[in-house]
Formats: sequence, C-alpha cells, structure tokens
Amino acid sequence: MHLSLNPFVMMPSVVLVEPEGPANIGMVARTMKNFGFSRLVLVNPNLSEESYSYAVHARDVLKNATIVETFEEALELFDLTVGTTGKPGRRFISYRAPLYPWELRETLKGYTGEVGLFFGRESIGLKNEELERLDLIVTIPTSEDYPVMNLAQAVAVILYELSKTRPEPSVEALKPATRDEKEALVRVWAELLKVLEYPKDEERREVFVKVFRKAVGKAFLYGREVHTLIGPLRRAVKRLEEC
Ligand SMILES: C[S@@+](CC[C@H](N)C(=O)[O-])C[C@H]1O[C@@H](n2cnc3c(N)ncnc32)[C@H](O)[C@@H]1O
Repeated sequence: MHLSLNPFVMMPSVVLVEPEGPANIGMVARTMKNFGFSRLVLVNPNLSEESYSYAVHARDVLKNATIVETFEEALELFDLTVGTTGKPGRRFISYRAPLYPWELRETLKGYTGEVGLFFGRESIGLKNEELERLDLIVTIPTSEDYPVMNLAQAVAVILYELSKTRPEPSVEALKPATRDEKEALVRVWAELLKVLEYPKDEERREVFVKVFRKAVGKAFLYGREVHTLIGPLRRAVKRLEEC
C-alpha cells in the first residue's frame, strides 16, 4: 500500500553538510521523495553522475537541490536549525537534552518557519562547533555497541517520523520568529551583558550569549514575542549607558 501523505504546513529541508559519497547523496534524494520531502540543500558536496543513478526516480530532487559552499551559508537559509548525531552527550551546550525523532515531530507540529535538518559527513559527522550553532539536536536511539548509522538510513528514520506530522494551520498573527529577529534579540542581550560588565570577563560573556542563543532557539518564539522581549532590554541598555 502506498502512503498518501497530507500536504505539509511545515516542510523541512534536508541539509547534507559536505557529503563525501556520491551514492549516499543519491540515496538521500530517493529517501526524501519516498517520504514526500523535496527540499535538499547540499554544502560543498561530492556530487557526480553516480548520485543521479542512486537517486533513481528522485533525480528531480537532486536537480532542484540548492548548492552552497559553506555551513554558514546553509545556516542563513533557515529560521530554525536541527542537527543530527549518533553520538550525543559530549558537550554541555550543544548536546543538552537531545530530542528523539518523534519528539522533534511533536516539537515542530504547526511550526511554519523554514526548518533545516542538518546531517553530517560520513567520516566525521557534524563538527562540535557546527552542532553548537544549531538550535536543536536530534538523535536516533540505536544500539550502544554501534550507535552511528549510515547517512541515508539516518535521514530515512527521521523523515519517516516527521512524515507522520499533521500540523495545525498557523494563525497569521502567530508567525514564528525569523532568524534575523532571533539574532536581534541575542544581540541586545549581548549588549546588556556588556554594559553591565557581567560577567566581567569577555570570554565568559560569550558563553552566556551562546547559552542565551540556544535558549532562544529552543523556545519557538513568535516574532511578536521577540519584539516584546527586545523592547525592555533595549531600554535597559540605554538607561545604563546614560548613567
Ligand atoms: C555516518 S554518520 C557520521 C559518522 C561519524 N563518524 C560520527 O561519529 O559522527 C553521518 C551522519 O548520519 C547521521 N546519523 C548517523 N547516526 C545517527 C543517529 N544515531 N542519530 C541521528 N543521526 C545519525 C548524522 O547526521 C551523522 O553526521
């Protein structure tokens, strides 16, 4: 029996960061089409004719893929970014409370912003500094003996879970905050810490800013909420500067 998937309100993109195997890229495209996903972003990929052979009837997904040079460029495309790893739990900020795929599905229910699901290189996965830049982390529970899955299979499991989404239509007034809005909030927070000289040490302040950015990323704020939060923070910065 074939699945007839409901049209998505939330249609995440799959982002492959520096995929090394041309065959894997094709298999990911095929998997995406299997589950009704079409937006593929490739960061500096090793793409070849072989990729198209492995895509089989999903060549269109490959043809329409957005190709960018750097991880940074890919980040800029999304309002919410999700990293994937088979090895969660190593570092405090990036790995706090990784989600399971079905929890991600529930978390994204009704979300209408642009979502990027980031998958790592076959050899080294996503680097720690990349994982730190992503808003949420997802891990597929696997055997402790061998937790790391093949790239295309990991994509399949996550898309399978997400394809079960039946999101509520969004209310126009409740638009999710864009990446720029969230960054504006983080900037004003950083300014406040600076004028407060809290913590005194600049490096420690940067850690506080990172934690704040993570919290903002996980909070699924609406644009309106971000503006409501920015207002008083700006006022506080101004008052302190006048003192
Ligand atoms: C072959 S794995 C990377 C292996 C790499 N040696 C490592 O240790 O991270 C390629 C990608 O598949 C995804 N992946 C593999 N296993 C996963 C799991 N258990 N949960 C979530 N994603 C997984 C991640 O995106 C990972 O970066």
